[in-house]
Amino acid sequence: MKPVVALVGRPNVGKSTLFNRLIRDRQALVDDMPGVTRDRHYGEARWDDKAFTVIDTGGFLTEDDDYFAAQIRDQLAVAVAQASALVLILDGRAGLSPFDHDLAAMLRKSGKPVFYVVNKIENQRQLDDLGDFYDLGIESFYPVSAEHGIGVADLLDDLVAGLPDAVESDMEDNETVRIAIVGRPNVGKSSLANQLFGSPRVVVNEKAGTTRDAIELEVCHKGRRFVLVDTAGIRRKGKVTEKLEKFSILKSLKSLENCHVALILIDAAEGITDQDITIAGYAEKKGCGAVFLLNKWDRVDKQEKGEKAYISELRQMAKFLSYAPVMTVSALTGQRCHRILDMAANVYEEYGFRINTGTLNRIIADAVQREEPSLHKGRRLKFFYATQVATRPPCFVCFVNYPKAVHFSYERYLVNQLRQMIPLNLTPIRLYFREKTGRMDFSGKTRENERIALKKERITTKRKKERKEQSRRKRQRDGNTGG
Ligand SMILES: Nc1nc2c(ncn2[C@@H]2O[C@H](COP(=O)(O)OP(=O)(O)OP(=O)(O)O)[C@@H](O)[C@H]2O)c(=O)[nH]1
Ligand SMILES: Nc1nc2c(ncn2[C@@H]2O[C@H](COP(=O)(O)OP(=O)(O)OP(=O)(O)O)[C@@H](O)[C@H]2O)c(=O)[nH]1
Repeated sequence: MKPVVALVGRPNVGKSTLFNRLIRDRQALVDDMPGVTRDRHYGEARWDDKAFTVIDTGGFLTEDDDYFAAQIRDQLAVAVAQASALVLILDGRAGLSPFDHDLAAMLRKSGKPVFYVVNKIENQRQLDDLGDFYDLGIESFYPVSAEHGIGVADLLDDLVAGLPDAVESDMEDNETVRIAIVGRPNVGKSSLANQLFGSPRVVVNEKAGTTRDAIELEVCHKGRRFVLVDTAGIRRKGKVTEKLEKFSILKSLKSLENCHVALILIDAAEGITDQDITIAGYAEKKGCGAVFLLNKWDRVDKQEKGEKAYISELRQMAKFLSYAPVMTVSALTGQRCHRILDMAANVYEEYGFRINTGTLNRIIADAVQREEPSLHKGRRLKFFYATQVATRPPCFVCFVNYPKAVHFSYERYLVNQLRQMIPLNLTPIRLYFREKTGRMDFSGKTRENERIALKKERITTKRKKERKEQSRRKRQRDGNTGG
């Protein structure tokens, strides 16, 4: 576990900008609109060989009637409680606000070291004008420009000097499963993230589009580390006008790209919509593992339509994701939520599966023998050998004489054979065909023949190499004697 540094400050002071500078990434969403940082963001930073986690706390709104205020305040308390050091960011251009006094008082009460940062200072005149900030009752502060990086090094020197060292935990040794939570607006993505984490870390709101930005959360479940990326709802392209929303969709798609397993949430109470299927299609395209979660199950009238009917409708609509398991859950009541990470771990195991070449070739050879592919322009389609070229997802290449002649239905037959024989039921798998012109045809041959054929080819290649080397030496010798 690394020590945590929390960035705190009222909206628009530059928390996200500083956060990005510390983690050297465009992860947090920076915008002029106050309150853009609606939630905490986590990122990893390093300075002077000291690694620490930075939390960008949500914009802390002053208006009490704002729906978000109370929840974000709670989150701020959680962030402060987790942190080893606190950084209060003040706006050097806007000056002090009464709210800064409240925040400073609150942070001081925590008893943790507080670093006061006056941001947006880019010239001497601005620097000379900062006397008012001592009204906070502080002895010193760090004038910086988060945008241009001025003064940040001095802040970091002092900040890391007081931080405890990272403690290695067993959890970090395990491979991390990256999970993306995707779905239409309002299907319950944030609620689910809260369920899986057991504390209210994500702002939940009735209004569609609350989750503006992707955030990363970590959880350890049965000794395995999961990183969850709570993504913004993926909207239909035509409907998106707002700049922010566009940014969010890009991030959602990106999070699918970086994830191992996508949890595709569907609001079962509303029914399965085309948009849900479109989102599922994104997951399929990205080649990640997927779990369908029929959420809001508590609100479904099971008399009218039961689990079986829902699942068969979903299977019908999303045939392309036949390998994705389906679960009925309630992110609100927590019903069956404790099984979601178990399921994700199962998917992940298969997603990273590696088979040895011998077994793979045996499976393919048997399959080809059992059901021969149809002729290609009167000639036999020959399967030479197969190999697994990648995992996540498992990816296989078959070398054949006419790759383009492999019919789609035959490809599907082979994929199904692999799924049954390995077995791989929960992960996408990819099968490619490449051209190979050679004599090593094992279709119809026994395993022993196959082994002999492989050996023969190895010997032939070795002999060729030796002969080449001999003639090279001979040429060299002849050259030497000649000269
Ligand atoms: N001139 C100047 N502008 C800055 C600096 N840091 C941030 N800004 C600008 O201040 C505005 C707000 O910055 P953010 O980083 O989004 O602020 P925030 O505190 O995360 O805002 P919320 O999301 O509302 O909480 C943006 O327009 C930034 O470009 C700085 O060092 N100098
Ligand atoms: N009854 C019921 N309500 C739920 C469930 N899950 C979420 N909700 C409610 O649905 C609404 C939306 O939930 P959120 O978690 O904010 O949904 P989201 O997908 O993150 O929404 P966006 O941020 O708009 O994309 C809230 O009122 C939740 O309380 C559930 O399982 N059952």
